Amino acid sequence: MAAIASSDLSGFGELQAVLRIRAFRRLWAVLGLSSLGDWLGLLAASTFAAAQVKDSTAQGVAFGSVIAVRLLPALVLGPVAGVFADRFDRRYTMVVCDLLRFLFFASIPAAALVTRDAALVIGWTAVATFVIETVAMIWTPAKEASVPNLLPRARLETANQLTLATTYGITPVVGALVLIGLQWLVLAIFGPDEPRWAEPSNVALWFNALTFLATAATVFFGIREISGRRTAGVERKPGMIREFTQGWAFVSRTPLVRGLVLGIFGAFAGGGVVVGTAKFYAVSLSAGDAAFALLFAVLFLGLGVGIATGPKLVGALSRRRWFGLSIILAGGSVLILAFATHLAVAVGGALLVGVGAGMAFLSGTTLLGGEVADDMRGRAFAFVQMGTRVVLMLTISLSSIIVGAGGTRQINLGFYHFDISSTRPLLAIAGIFGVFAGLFALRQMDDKPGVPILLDLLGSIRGRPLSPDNPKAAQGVFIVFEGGEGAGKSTQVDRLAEALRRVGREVVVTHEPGATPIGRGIRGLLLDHPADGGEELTPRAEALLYAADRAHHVASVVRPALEHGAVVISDRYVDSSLAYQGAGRTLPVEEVSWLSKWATGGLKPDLVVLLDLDPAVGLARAGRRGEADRLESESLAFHERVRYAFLDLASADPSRYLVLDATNSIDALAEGVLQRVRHLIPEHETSIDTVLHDAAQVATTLTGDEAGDESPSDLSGKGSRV
Ligand SMILES: Nc1ncnc2c1ncn2[C@@H]1O[C@H](COP(=O)(O)OP(=O)(O)OP(=O)(O)O)[C@@H](O)[C@H]1O
Ligand SMILES: Cc1cn([C@H]2C[C@H](O)[C@@H](COP(=O)(O)O)O2)c(=O)[nH]c1=O
Repeated sequence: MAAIASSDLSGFGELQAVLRIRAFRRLWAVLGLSSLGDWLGLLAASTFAAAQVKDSTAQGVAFGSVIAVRLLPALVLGPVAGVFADRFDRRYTMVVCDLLRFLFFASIPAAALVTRDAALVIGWTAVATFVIETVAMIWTPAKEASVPNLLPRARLETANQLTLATTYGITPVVGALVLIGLQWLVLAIFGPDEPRWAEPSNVALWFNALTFLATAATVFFGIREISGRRTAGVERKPGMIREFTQGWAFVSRTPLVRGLVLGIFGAFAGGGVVVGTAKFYAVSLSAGDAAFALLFAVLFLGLGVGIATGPKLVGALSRRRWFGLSIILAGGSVLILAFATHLAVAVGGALLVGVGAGMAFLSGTTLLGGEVADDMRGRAFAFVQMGTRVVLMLTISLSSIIVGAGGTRQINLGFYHFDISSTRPLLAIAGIFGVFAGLFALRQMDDKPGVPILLDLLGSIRGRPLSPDNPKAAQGVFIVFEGGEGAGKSTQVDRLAEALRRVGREVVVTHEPGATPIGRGIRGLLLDHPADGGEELTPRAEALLYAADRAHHVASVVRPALEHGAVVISDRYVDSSLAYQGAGRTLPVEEVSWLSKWATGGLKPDLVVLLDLDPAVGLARAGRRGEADRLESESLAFHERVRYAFLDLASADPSRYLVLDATNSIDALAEGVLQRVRHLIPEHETSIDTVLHDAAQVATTLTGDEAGDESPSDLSGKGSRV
């Protein structure tokens, strides 16, 4: 999966970029209005029902039953709601839903004008609320599934930040203010004896109905882009029941969606337990209602912080990993709550629960929108919508019942006894469950297997996520020659290639920079002296150009050859960047290393032959070829830093390096290299031995010495460094 990472714009710039997209801007306005309607509806319909009766018990029942009726459709209709969103034109689906909501919201205060029978009015309020909620269950997946089609993928996360902030941050507050404003307006216009249709809760409901009429009109006339995603005609689609079962099968069989759904449910279950136990929990901290309110406020604050700052914090971390880690954070923080004995620790825990849940909510929504195909998206969203409501309802009610029944127990260990509130074990179980849900999600969805997750997280926070290692490409053998200027690399590359070809092995000889047509252009930029008055290449640009050459070289030459089974011999590779740009130019070596790792996808050589030579000698050798290029013209001190960087790299990973003293003769060096390479090519070991033997014979004939005078072990002359 390509991580859906935010761009380098500032947070505000990203919001502006998203809102510049006309269709999304309008949908966002619709969402704001519709969510305002939802919140107003929740407040107004329940206070309206309560206002129909006088005694307090009946008021409580009326209020509670309207709330319960709002949650019921999730159970009844949740599973099929997504089929509507996937099957029918989403724009028309949304428009019809909004018109129905307009009619049914308006019908609630209208019913009170028609009859004075309180039971009838409350009954109708409940029926209308049920229909409105049912319709919302269809509207929401249609809306959620439409958003990704209106935006470039890279903007989806910011769009989700905006919509979540609007739904859960802005509109509840605006809803409450509108309610207060309407009450004030009614009082100002009619005084205390307002007509029945203008009672404050009635006015709120009229207002609310109108918001849905406005959204229906906006979607119908203003966001035509939501329609027209279908290419196949309705007649080619399976029946509704089949679409429904396909949706379930998709959720249960697709690892990404399975991980997402279970992760989200786990997070909501943890959140439900926290909410359900919060009141008793505050008591177990020897704190009262104020602490209860504080914990709640902090939890919601954390939610907002997670949503608002999460993407910037984790940078380019894979969103799948971010999702799993966020759930683990939320679960782990519930565990902190379970063991907190001090209010300050509990407040910290609640904040982190909120941060984790907010980040999981954002990344989960973005992943669902960005990675689930359009024709399944409605069902996936509907499934999550239904599941989260059910999980939340069950966990809140069950945990409050359990905690209420469990009370506080005294544990007596003989030598020590203490009180333990049943909230604690329950929170601990919820926390452990949350952590496991996060781990499960990670297992199901991880898109960078083999890349250490914590290092990846740390790297991402610092702006450099790790790339998945693809260290070895299939069959081939990858050998690299490194060393300073004039050390004899090209000479030895040719000698080794010739020897291996002689034993029948396919060999690809290559080099950096400049082995490809594109690379040759880059090489010119890197090594040619700037024309008179020309610009000097800056160190970072130099590092990037070497990395660009490498990325292209690896992808178009090295990997294909290795996959073909060839022995690839390259004159220079990653270590040259570490030595020249890192030590030579004094750029931070780990940054240069990360850059190369990213460029190569982590491809490492099987063997690096380092030809070590005093730079003064090497530069003199190279100088015999002609005018020094841009890098050769660097100071001796620069080349000395390069030399010692190469040696350091070799001593840090001796098993992959062969360090040879490059003052030895060309033949002796070639023999030393071949001795080492024979182990890498076991299938040609015997033939290589024959080549080595023949070379020794020739040497003896020419010099009269015994073969092996310059045995490979003598070559380094610096044995301890090998
Ligand atoms: N072992 C050796 N002893 C003496 N001279 C050598 C030896 N190996 C190579 N040379 C000579 O040194 C010069 C540079 O050799 P070569 O081009 O192989 O080095 P290089 O490391 O590839 O250089 P550069 O990195 O600058 O391209 C050539 O003239 C070559 O013949
Ligand atoms: C790959 C690579 C090379 N360099 C430098 C090292 C040399 O000075 C030149 C290449 O010249 P050669 O004759 O082909 O050896 O480029 C570097 O600075 N960084 C690198 O990554």
